Amino acid sequence: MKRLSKKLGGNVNIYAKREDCNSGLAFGGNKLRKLEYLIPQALEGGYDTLVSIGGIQSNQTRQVAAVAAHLGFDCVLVQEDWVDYKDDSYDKVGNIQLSRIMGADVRLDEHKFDIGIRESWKAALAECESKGKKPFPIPAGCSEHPYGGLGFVGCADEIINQEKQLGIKFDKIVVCAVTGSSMAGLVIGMAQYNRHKDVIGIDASFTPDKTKAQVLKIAQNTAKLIDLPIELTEKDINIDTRFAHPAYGLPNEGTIEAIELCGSTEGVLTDPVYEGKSMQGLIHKIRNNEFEKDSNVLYIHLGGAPALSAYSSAFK
Ligand SMILES: Cc1ncc(COP(=O)(O)O)c(CNC2(C(=O)O)CC2)c1O
Repeated sequence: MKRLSKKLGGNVNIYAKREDCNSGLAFGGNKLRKLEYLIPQALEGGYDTLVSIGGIQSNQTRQVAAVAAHLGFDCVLVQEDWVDYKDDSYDKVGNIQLSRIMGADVRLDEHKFDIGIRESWKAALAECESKGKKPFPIPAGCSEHPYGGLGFVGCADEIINQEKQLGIKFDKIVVCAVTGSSMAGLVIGMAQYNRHKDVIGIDASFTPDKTKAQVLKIAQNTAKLIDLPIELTEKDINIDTRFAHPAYGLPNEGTIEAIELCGSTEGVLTDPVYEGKSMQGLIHKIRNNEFEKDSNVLYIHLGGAPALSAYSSAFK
């Protein structure tokens, strides 16, 4: 990201890994990398309906809807009231509009934000079963699924290969964290090369203790799945909590500035819920000399731009 790097003083070389461009399915995103490890179970197990959950502008549910449409599953999506944002069209545009277009059965629910297992989601699963369907359970962000971290172990392996191709080494890796399996997978993936401490999470949940605990739990489980003999503790999970305010899903001034700065210097779009906050963290850390001079910092872009249209009033 040469122009953004220069705009920020030229002391840090910013690179981007583009999970937002990782698939032709409905604008891509980090969940598709995770679903690659979950969906084989649904196919082999004769399931007929994918059931997932998120907020009204969830990228998770949009990506599950896309996979369901592409593979011929039915799809039930529980969209809870996670964000108190009052754009009139908030529940009509962006991700939820796309999920409806792709044929998902989208159900609005009044429960508020939480990254854990939700009663509303369990009720949707039970209802599918009561109708004789065989629903495949996909929790928020895929993160509480035992295989939720595996996709980003693969992402770490790709990064190592790309370093070799580029002839460089990334000193730090910056990634957004909410339900935690993206960061957890990267931590374990990089731990294979004894580089897990290079991963810096930027919290966008505004419930950082829950997110940090969930990242650690997923990382420990994922290490076991890949037979990596490593004992991680909380201190191995480096999450910066300075940018998630005022709440999950609500941008702050720095978020909007980051989205516009990245957009206007690189033509790369980030969103007010997730990547705008991780980009805000990256920019803040560079401006405050929190990275070594001349270091190479890899920004993991996990997607999210489709939600921008739901936040039109957040921009001038
Ligand atoms: C664009 C984008 N960037 C980062 C994240 C955070 O990833 P993790 O949940 O793996 O920590 C999300 C998640 N989104 C959730 C959703 O419902 O969309 C799971 C919360 C994301 O969509």
